[in-house]
Amino acid sequence: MNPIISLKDVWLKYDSRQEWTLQGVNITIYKGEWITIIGANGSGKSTLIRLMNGLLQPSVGEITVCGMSVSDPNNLMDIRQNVGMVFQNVENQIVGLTVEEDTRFGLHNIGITMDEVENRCRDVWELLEIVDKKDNPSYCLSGGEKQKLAIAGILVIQPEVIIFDESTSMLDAKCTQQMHKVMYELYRKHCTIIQVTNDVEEILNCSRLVIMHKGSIRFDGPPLEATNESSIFTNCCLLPPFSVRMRDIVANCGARWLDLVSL
Ligand SMILES: Nc1ncnc2c1ncn2[C@@H]1O[C@H](COP(=O)(O)OP(=O)(O)OP(=O)(O)O)[C@@H](O)[C@H]1O
Repeated sequence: MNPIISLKDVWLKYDSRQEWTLQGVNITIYKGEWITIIGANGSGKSTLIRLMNGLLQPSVGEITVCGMSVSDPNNLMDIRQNVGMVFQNVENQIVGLTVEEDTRFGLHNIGITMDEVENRCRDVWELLEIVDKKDNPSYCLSGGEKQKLAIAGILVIQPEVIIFDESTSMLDAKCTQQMHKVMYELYRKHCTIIQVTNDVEEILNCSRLVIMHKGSIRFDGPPLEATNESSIFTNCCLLPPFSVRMRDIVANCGARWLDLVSL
């Protein structure tokens, strides 16, 4: 498998701070993975993903994206075409006056035909279930619809990797579920997904879980491996998912979990 993003012994210190924010991070991400990154507030999740599309540069270490070094300024345009980022605050990402105008915005000057522009827009509107909103003014959309529009603007560019930075934190349960459905569809189509979340319940969807604590990676593996050992979460100041907490409570009360789940 070819690595799509690779960080080798990456350290980062913000100019205004004494201490290291990231400390010796090593991670290789492969095409088609769905990675969920969790960690307590301030553990370094946003810093880590901003390094992955060149928004930040490491103080020490090497980062390559699709074989290109992020340290070479000549690569940054290409890297950002390959790694799309959906931020928590989507207001700043919406630039077009209508849904249609905003979706098309990133397609100017990338050398594709008008037919291709139409096709790509229609495909993402259908995937996100916003075809009927295409003529609506973007400022009149609900929070969830704005989130979808921000995602549409990234999807039409067809990046290799999409990073969702706490993109569901402002959504209600129904919109969150829709967002998971979209992520799953993208994953099925072999897009590489990196999702940052503070909601531990969201980890069960992914193919690989990364847990950050105090600027370093403390767990990197299948989510089920983490849920087998709840101290992996508690050692990183996180509550384990609800199902894991229930299992542990039942086990501590002397009942056998397997007996209960087979009821
Ligand atoms: N631009 C900056 N300048 C100085 N310090 C920063 C900057 N951005 C983040 N930090 C600090 O770096 C640390 C890690 O922040 P980061 O945003 O990466 O954590 P996080 O895990 O994403 O947190 P949260 O879950 O609260 O969003 C925090 O202590 C934060 O205060």
